[in-house]
Amino acid sequence: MMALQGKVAVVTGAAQGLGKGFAEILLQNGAKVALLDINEKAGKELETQFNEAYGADRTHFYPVDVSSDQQFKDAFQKILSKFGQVDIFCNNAGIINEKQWEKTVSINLCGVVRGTYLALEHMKKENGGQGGVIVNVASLAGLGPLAQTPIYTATKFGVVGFTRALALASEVANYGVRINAMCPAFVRTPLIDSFNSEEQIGQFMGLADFTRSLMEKFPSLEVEEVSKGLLLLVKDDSLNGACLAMMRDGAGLVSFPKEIPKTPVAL
Ligand SMILES: NC(=O)C1=CN([C@@H]2O[C@H](COP(=O)(O)OP(=O)(O)OC[C@H]3O[C@@H](n4cnc5c(N)ncnc54)[C@H](O)[C@@H]3O)[C@@H](O)[C@H]2O)C=CC1
Ligand SMILES: CCCCCC(=O)/C=C/C=C\C/C=C\C/C=C\CCCC(=O)O
Repeated sequence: MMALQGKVAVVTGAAQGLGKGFAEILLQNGAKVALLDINEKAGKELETQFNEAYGADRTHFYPVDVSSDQQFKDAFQKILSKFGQVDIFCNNAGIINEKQWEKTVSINLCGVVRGTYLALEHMKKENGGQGGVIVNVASLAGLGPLAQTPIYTATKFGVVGFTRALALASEVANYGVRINAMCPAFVRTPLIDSFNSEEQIGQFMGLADFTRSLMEKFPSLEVEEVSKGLLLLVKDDSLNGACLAMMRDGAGLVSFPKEIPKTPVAL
């Protein structure tokens, strides 16, 4: 089990919702945490709140839009200057916007790739790094389709595929870095109201009742429950390439078939 005392973590999309919960559970377990978010006001307020609650200089906020390569790289350098190292990197920032779908891809998938590659370059043993762990936040919509949000679903399938491929690369090439994904069902955060917003859902607004019925099948999780899942993926040294599915009635590591299950067809 990885002990978090003295470790340095980075969490994107940390100003509210799941990111805030992830940052807090890492602080409670002894890590220092760099908070990254596009929302400067909420991020700075959270930095003050966390430093008061967990000790001065345990947290620092960096304004970063994860769709900007430059902002991400600059912040990473500043984090290294302040904290000296990065051991844990959680790519959590994500949006739902089916109308501005290229923006959604740039944040939800490309943002995860940007963060992961920055962390990997620093952590990789072949670069003189100390190893570490990366956790990418996907969704249950990264394992099965959410009809109202095809682009969001595509980005989350992308996050799961990227995480699994890179975890295998890490194992084969011995990077010394573990890479895992989280796949929670609905969680009680501001994001969950998106299904009711024409601005975010656009042409798929007519499917709102379908999402509502899915929400009855998968009742909402609380941020604190999902945060315990993050801690598991960070601490358990045996987990690499793991996808943790989380629902109200329980969590479990997803088993992916080694052979693709298929029904033969005549061609
Ligand atoms: N709430 C839910 O039901 C579920 C959420 N997720 C995923 O969890 C992650 C976090 O979602 P929530 O906390 O629910 O959302 P949220 O909307 O409550 O919080 C997202 C945070 O990300 C920040 N953010 C947005 N765009 C950004 C950008 N370009 N750069 C940096 N920060 C940015 C926002 O300012 C906000 O602080 C997302 O990746 C989401 O897809 C996964 C499954 C379920
Ligand atoms: C519109 C609000 C979106 C909230 C964000 C989010 O990512 C929520 C996802 C919740 C559920 C995922 C949707 C579809 C999953 C479909 C099938 C999975 C089957 C899993 C199983 O039955 O074991």
